[in-house]
Amino acid sequence: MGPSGSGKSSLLHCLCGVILPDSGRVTLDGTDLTGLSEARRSRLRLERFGIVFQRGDLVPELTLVENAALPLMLLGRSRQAATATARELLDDLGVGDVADRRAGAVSGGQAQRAAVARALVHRPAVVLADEPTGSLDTVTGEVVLDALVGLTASIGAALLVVTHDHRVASSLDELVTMRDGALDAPVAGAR
Ligand SMILES: Nc1ncnc2c1ncn2[C@@H]1O[C@H](COP(=O)(O)OP(=O)(O)OP(=O)(O)O)[C@@H](O)[C@H]1O
Repeated sequence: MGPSGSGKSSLLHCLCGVILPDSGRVTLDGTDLTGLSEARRSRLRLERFGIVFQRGDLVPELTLVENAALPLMLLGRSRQAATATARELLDDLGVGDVADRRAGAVSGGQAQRAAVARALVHRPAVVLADEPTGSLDTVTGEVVLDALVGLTASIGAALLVVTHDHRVASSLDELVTMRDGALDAPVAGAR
């Protein structure tokens, strides 16, 4: 958490190698992302990270299942296998019944659950979420957050969430605040 402009989104972008930090390094399992070429950072991001944005950022012309299957297909899985895995995950998230609707034609909450599926379908090591419930009403936001937290835990991935919402922060293990582009000291046991 932190005030607007404190660097939260930039930190997420640095962590997954979209941008490079002005100073310091980002390492994942011993690999220094900041030392890799842009192409290798992109590949690592595809393989090891899942990312959820505030408005889901799905491809509106594709169905929910096609959107959710994309990371697996980009990683070389067949369309059939990728779609089957994505469909299972959409079922778990309670949106299996709208899996074949185009992303542009479903509700915000349904789209956001599909965005969670797309972020987790390839079992990434790290899931980054930037205001994942920011565009949703309270009840739908809770459903999406519970799914994000529960499924991330079930695949053993780390989850980092940027949020302005204290209720979201209180459902996570640890709260870190930012100010002027730097982390404040962690506050242990936010839950
Ligand atoms: N490459 C970088 N390396 C280090 N720090 C950076 C880098 N790019 C941006 N920053 C920091 O991030 C700040 C910009 O913050 P950012 O836009 O990420 O805010 P935010 O906290 O996500 O705000 P909002 O809640 O409005 O989205 C810059 O002022 C700078 O301190």
